[in-house]
Amino acid sequence: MSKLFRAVIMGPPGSGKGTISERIAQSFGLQHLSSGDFLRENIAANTEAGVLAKTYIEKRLLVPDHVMTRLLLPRLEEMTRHSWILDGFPRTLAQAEALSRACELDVVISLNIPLETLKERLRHRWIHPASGRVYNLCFNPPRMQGVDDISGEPLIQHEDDRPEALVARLRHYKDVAKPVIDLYKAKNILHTFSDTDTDRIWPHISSLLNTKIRTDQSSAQRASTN
Ligand SMILES: Nc1ncnc2c1ncn2[C@@H]1O[C@H](COP(=O)(O)OP(=O)(O)OP(=O)(O)O)[C@@H](O)[C@H]1O
Ligand SMILES: Nc1nc2c(ncn2[C@@H]2O[C@H](COP(=O)(O)OP(=O)(O)O)[C@@H](O)[C@H]2O)c(=O)[nH]1
Repeated sequence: MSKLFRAVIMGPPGSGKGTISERIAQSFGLQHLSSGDFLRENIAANTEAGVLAKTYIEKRLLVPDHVMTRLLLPRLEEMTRHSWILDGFPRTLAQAEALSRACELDVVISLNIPLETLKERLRHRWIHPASGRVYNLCFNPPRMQGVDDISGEPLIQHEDDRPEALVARLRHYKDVAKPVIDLYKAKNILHTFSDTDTDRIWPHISSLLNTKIRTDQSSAQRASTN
């Protein structure tokens, strides 16, 4: 039996976490778990945690750590048969510590993208709010302008994707993410990728995962034959 693979992807808004997670899910068969999508599902279903989370998201605040961990960790613990990549969690040191107590991560991918590139991408980011599907007018445009490919519903732009809002969001990301990055660096599982284009980063991520997933599977096989 092959060993399950656990990965986390981190990066500032617009760095390509969602886009790259989807590629990883398709190429390596990992489940893509997005904290934002999970929160939106809970909001749509009117769960107690969803109702509470909504009040923070509407004020553009992070959802408190205890709410996030109570929501996310049981979901991860259920996934005993699937390898996964986690996008959007952990965002804070308290979340990272809670995740470490629940499972052992194999790889953390950190995306380091220049500010000008982030601004340009977010200016052109359009979202289907109900599903979290993301488009970009230059990089991956919808088939029909302003309309989601699958549901046919209208796409929207987030207020805080405006270039004026980005600098503050980025500063906030850096402050909160720094101790998380330091923790993963100390555990020797952090891999940082810097470039302006997802298509140039992708081959490096793909070869990293090829090596890691293959190595893990062959050691699991050796253990099961011993
Ligand atoms: N791990 C988390 N901890 C706290 N709040 C979270 C977390 N993940 C998501 N949220 C909340 O849900 C909202 C939506 O999250 P989502 O990741 O979809 O979008 P985002 O914050 O705009 O990030 P990005 O632009 O990087 O995709 C966040 O703005 C935040 O309020
Ligand atoms: N022009 C361009 N846009 C990209 C690239 N990679 C991702 N995008 C777009 O940039 C935006 C941000 O990417 P997303 O995956 O949502 O980033 P996240 O906020 O980190 O999850 C989206 O509109 C993507 O379609 C790229 O290499 N070039």
